[in-house]
Amino acid sequence: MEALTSLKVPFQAFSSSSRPRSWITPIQMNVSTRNPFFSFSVRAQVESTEGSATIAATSAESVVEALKVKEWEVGMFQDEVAASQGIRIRRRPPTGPPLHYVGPFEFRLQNEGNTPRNILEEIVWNKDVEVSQLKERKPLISLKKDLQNAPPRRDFIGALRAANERTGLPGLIAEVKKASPSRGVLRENFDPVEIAQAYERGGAACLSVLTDQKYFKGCFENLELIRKAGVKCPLLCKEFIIDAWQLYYARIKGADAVLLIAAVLPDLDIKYMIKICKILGLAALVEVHDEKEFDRVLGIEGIELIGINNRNLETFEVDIANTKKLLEGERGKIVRERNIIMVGESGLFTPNDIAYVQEAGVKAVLVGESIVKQNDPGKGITSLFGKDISLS
Ligand SMILES: O=P(O)(O)OC[C@@H](O)[C@@H](O)c1c[nH]c2ccccc12
Repeated sequence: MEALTSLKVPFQAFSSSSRPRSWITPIQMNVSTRNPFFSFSVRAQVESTEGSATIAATSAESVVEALKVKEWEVGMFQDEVAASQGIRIRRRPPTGPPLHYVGPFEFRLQNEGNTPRNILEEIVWNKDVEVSQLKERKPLISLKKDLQNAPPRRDFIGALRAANERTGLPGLIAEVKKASPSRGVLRENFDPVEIAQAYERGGAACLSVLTDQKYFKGCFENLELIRKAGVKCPLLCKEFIIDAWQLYYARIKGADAVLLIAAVLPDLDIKYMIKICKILGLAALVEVHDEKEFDRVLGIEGIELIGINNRNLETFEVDIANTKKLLEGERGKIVRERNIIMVGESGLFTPNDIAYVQEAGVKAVLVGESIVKQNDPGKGITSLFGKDISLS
């Protein structure tokens, strides 16, 4: 009995990677002496990264099945909490991982739910797998050790404010982006350092560097290369963050700011991640797309930077009037009172577009496509603003 109570059984059936998400600790086990294999009952404590629960079962197989059901329930519960906040994106497939991750003991309650409902959900499901694999290779404890060797931090929000004061125009976060799911490849001969340096010369206040590989053809190496090349603009790590582990990773790779997407993260996650960002000295750009997300985010303390994405990440529709709509009335007032910097994101191509979102109340803009596509991305900035905003 003693040996059994200390036994921890890694359980992987619902885990989308080789990293176990749960462990079973038997609490009470009755084994028939004649046939221990087939007659057995157990009460066990299940611990997982999502919480813990007690399960009861009468055979080895049913322990495994009961645990699978429990994990499924926990996942459902997480999604229910998110849904109660109006979040439509589910964190991972409701009935288990996609087919190619299926292990020999996989079982399915049903299969229909395993198809992502839209591109954002698909990205998040893939990110869940990717992050669990990365975490396995580099657990948080080793990341924390690497923190002391991280590049020095730069003041992301300060740089945006300074640019806004210097030019009288929204401070520019210029995006280093090779491709996107909505637009395909934006630039064939893509040299991230060259683009970053051209942006800096062109007057960008900060840079945003896509690090997602699968959908945006980005990588963390780009972030490191740009930082090592001596670019002084603070850097936003443009990633789909679903786990606090990624915040540490971004900081170590040289990020000064991270993106938190309200369409993906429940309030509690945002609150928790903002706290960790403060500890790490990272600025958090919290992104919203509609009124409901905006109201949730305004309800969270300590937020200094909010982005309004004009692109709906579920349908790819872009409408810059979204920035205006969300900043009208009471919400705009709250933002001004709290001195929150608003960032107009996506779909900005002309000086008129810039003037339009500035009029709506933004003090910064996040621009990718219209400038990254230009032969000289620095000149792209000049045409975007209708004037030279470089320091020279
Ligand atoms: O290329 P555009 O339309 O100028 O958009 C830039 C940026 O706003 C967009 O890349 C973006 C905004 N929020 C995101 C979240 C994930 C990935 C990408 C994004």
